[in-house]
Amino acid sequence: MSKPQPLNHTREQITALDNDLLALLAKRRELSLDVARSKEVDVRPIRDTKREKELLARLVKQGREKGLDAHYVISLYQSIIEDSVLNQQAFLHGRANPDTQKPQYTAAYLGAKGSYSYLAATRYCARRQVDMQEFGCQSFDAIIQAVESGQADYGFLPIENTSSGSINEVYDVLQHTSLAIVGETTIEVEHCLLVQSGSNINHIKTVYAHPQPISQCSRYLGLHGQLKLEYCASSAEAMEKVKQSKTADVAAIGSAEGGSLYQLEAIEKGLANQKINQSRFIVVAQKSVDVPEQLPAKSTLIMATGQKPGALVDALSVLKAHNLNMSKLESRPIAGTPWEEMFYLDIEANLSSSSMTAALKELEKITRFIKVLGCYPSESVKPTHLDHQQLMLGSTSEQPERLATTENSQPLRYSKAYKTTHTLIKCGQLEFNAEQPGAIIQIQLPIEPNVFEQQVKTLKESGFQAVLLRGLHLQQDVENALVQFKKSLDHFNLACIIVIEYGSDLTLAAHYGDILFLDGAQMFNQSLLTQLGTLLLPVIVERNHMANTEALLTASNTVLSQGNQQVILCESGINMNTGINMNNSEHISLDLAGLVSLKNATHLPVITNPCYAVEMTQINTYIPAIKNLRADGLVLHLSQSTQAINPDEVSQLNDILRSLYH
Ligand SMILES: C=C(O[C@@H]1C=C(C(=O)O)C=C[C@H]1O)C(=O)O
Repeated sequence: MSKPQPLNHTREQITALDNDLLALLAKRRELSLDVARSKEVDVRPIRDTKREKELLARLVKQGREKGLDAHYVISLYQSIIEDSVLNQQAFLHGRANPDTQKPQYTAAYLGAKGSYSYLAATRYCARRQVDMQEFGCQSFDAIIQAVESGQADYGFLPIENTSSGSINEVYDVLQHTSLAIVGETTIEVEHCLLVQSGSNINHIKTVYAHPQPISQCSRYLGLHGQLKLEYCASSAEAMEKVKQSKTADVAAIGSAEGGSLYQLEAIEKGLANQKINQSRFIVVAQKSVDVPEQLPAKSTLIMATGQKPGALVDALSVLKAHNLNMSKLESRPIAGTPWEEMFYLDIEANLSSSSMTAALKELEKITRFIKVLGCYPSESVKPTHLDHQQLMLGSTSEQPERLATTENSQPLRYSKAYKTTHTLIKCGQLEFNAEQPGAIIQIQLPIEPNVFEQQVKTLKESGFQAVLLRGLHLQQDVENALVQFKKSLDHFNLACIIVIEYGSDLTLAAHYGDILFLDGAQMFNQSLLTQLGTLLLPVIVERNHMANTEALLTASNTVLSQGNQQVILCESGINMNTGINMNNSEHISLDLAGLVSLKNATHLPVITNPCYAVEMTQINTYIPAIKNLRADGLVLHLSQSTQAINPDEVSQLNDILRSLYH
């Protein structure tokens, strides 16, 4: 074996390469600012996810040829792109607000050098290539005061943290200030245990920290119950105390970066309860700013609606009507007016957009108080991902859009990436659950209420937990009949599911049904899907016989995205008529593969209705497969509705349910 070259020599080579890499990264940054200049002229959006996907796919392919792992390449470039996007945003924002362009900003932040607020301020100024004049403050009020009096240009206030949530005191100071929010910045907060060099965890008796890190690290501190906690006004003060301490039995909670400013050593890292621990800061200044339309913008409002019932809902409906997305809603008490709340809203829109202007006008009419705190560039850059095929082939051309994500690569609501646990839906004794699948029987209307009652009694004895009523439009005196049907169903403790075949069925169905069932023929009806999404009742969406499973999932997403989280999917088979045999008659086939792919794709319950595809006498042979594939429920059809169920049919139904439950 040949002798490797001396370690020093190899390290020198690595150092030289790292220098080259940094120089290249700096060059790339400069070029991305040239891109921003072109986008300023063409008024193009900063973000171009198509370009990012192409770039990632090509780099993954080239990286693979050089032996580099795809995930490694992607995560490196996600950070590079995030930096590039944020730099371009800062550049264009500066261009649109020339009076903010100065060689130096005085930044007011909480605590001293090394506090998280200090790190956020440093990051903000560095991104804008301006020097930072430090203005450490003892409280949030002092920060506001420093900016209001003109001693500081900008104030940095932490507004929320991924572990401990919203920071109430900051919302409270915002109620009374004349300052405007002009920016936001998010920093990664990695809490560490910082000690004087040479000390170790066994020596530590006292921990100094600000209350926020203490709450964000509650789990770690709970496991080390012997540690005495001492609250400090900021993380910087905690670090200073440890630095000044004569004994080595004290520690501070803070960032490794901050600790190094106090010559402290980080002996334990990642103390926060949440793995990803980030704090978002807002930046306040005396004068509000304009956000060019190419930048993703956020507007923050505060409003008081008065104590009328439903007043907040009315206000939020205004946003919905103008298609405005609210990314945050907070409420805080109003000092001096008990039981009244001030609401804080972050809206993902530019204040100068027509939808925002119109919504504000309407809100002014229905609120007691409303004020815009500011409009500023949104700094949340969602990373672009590649789907499996793009990763494998290294190309994005002619690839279908990744199904389970939206344009911004957010997982879709039905997907397991969005929610990892199965959605449990229960209604009386009916439960959608693969261990004990729900048993539902369809009764075709019209039916005489007294025949209905007899049938329901038999069906209850067979073990069904719900009755599905189909054909509302065929029933005479339908409302009266529904009252009686519902009475019988309640008497036997059976859930009432009503099929919606026409838009006009919705009102009655929503009034009398415990669960609504959207007929497959209406699966593409966006208006009905949207209306179902606003209800508080569970909704079953049936797959159209001509539609693929993706289309069914997309339909469910429409319902979910309106707020209704109780959505169930129903696989009722597909039309196998290919058109080749010129035979127009429907041939529906039970799509077991569809059932598998639905169960794999979603956290929502999936039920199956084999009755369009399989003769009643044959259904029993499918039950083991249906159980194995973990269907959460089964729908069967009753053959007729003019008289009591005949004994043969009763015994068939009993057999089916017996094999379902044994
Ligand atoms: C640099 C650009 O702007 C953004 C940043 C990109 C990058 O850093 O590679 C790519 C696409 C855009 O989202 C560009 O449009 O080329």
